[in-house]
Amino acid sequence: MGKPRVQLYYKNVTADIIGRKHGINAEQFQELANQTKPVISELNQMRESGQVAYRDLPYNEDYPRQVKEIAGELEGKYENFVVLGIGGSALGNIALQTALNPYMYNLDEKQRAGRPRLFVFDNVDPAQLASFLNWVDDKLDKTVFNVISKSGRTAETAAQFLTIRNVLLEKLGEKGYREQVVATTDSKQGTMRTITDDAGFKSLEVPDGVGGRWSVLSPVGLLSAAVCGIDIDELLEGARSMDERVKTEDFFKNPAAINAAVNWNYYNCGKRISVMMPYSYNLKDMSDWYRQLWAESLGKSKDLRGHDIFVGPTPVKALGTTDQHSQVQLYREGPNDKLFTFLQVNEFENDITIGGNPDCAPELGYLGGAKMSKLLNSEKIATEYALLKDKRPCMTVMFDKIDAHAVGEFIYLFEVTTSLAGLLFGIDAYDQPAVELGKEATFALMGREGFTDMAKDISPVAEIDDSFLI
Ligand SMILES: O=P(O)(O)OC[C@H]1O[C@](O)(CO)[C@@H](O)[C@@H]1O
Repeated sequence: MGKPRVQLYYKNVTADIIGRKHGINAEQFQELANQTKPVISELNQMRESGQVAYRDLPYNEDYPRQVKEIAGELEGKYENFVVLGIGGSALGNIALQTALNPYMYNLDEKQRAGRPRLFVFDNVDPAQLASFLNWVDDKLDKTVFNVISKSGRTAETAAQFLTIRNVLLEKLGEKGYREQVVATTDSKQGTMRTITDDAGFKSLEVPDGVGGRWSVLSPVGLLSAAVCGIDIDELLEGARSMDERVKTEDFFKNPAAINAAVNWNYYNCGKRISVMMPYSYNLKDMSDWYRQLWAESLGKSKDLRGHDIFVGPTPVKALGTTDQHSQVQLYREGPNDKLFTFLQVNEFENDITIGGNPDCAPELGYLGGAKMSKLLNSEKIATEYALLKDKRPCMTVMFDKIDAHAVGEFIYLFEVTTSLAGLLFGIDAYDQPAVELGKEATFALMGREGFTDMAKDISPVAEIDDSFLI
């Protein structure tokens, strides 16, 4: 195991820093260790018995090979790579791209170095898709679509796919349609598998037992990453090296255990909001990915025995320094009901020296000639300092630098944190039953066969009562 490139710093949740009322003292940490240790071993056993399939993704050799094969076949042929998916079938792709490719990737051919632009459509906003279709119209033969859906029945992804299918068939005929869609879906069953087999698309598998939000290290997240030049081997290597650290039953050496236990502790003490605040634009979409992972995994009404429990910390995303000028007033003076997790990068690959100040503005002299990374990281420390003055608990995930290895470490750290938190809360972290009702109500409102009763039930909500409309 090499030197860790991502580490968790948790001193600023201790009673020494924020006092006994809001901080965790040494005995409480020992108690948390005692409570978490059996949970780490339970998770290790669940993994041994094949119940936590995502844990083994970094070790699967077939997936990266298949992904590279398809990426190789597409290489040099296409200018645009478009992902159609939603939730776990999109958020990881977006997060990897923002983290590991430059900000101007899509707009700057030089920075793309011959690779296709990446677009991810994770919505059914007609204005958005229409604008894209308008733009892509004369570039359609240079555009490949990766439809990602495990179930194949998700209305958003299905609607996007059907729209694109029409456009491809109309403009490029059967051959274009067949060649310019890659499906990532269940290997055996489901609507998208049926369509894939029927049309003869190239396809990749969404692994069995791996739900959308746990799938970024499978072909779901790996194909768009590989096509856009991200080193997927390093990404998986990073996850493997984090695995060594998060499987240890030594609580104080296990960053996922400490992360989960601290979050669980604060939830139980009434701090039920968990804010993730990266001080790095590259990491900004990691908090979006984490938001789904945390919310769908931990927001549950039943415990493992089926009793009412209604738990779940609310994940909130923020961005430093942007949200200092939007949220920090609330974070400091509003209710002390949040745990803050900052993401900090120690070394930026591309740094900027801030320009010198004009003679007429000597008050800007402190900025002139300073490194912009120093300003960004100083603002992070300044915000943390200000929050700590008000006894707000803070942790930091420190990245040595942002590269595929570190991002793989980070992803795996938060996946295992979520699994351990699920066990501490005593809930099933792998289902999402509450999402189903909204999906079915959509079917009913769209007139899908078999949902007539539900449509009747929905009508009081669908009909606007004018007497309440002002
Ligand atoms: O890949 P699918 O089956 O289209 O599902 C997309 C997303 O919908 C959900 O089932 C519910 O939001 C997520 O868990 C999942 O990531």
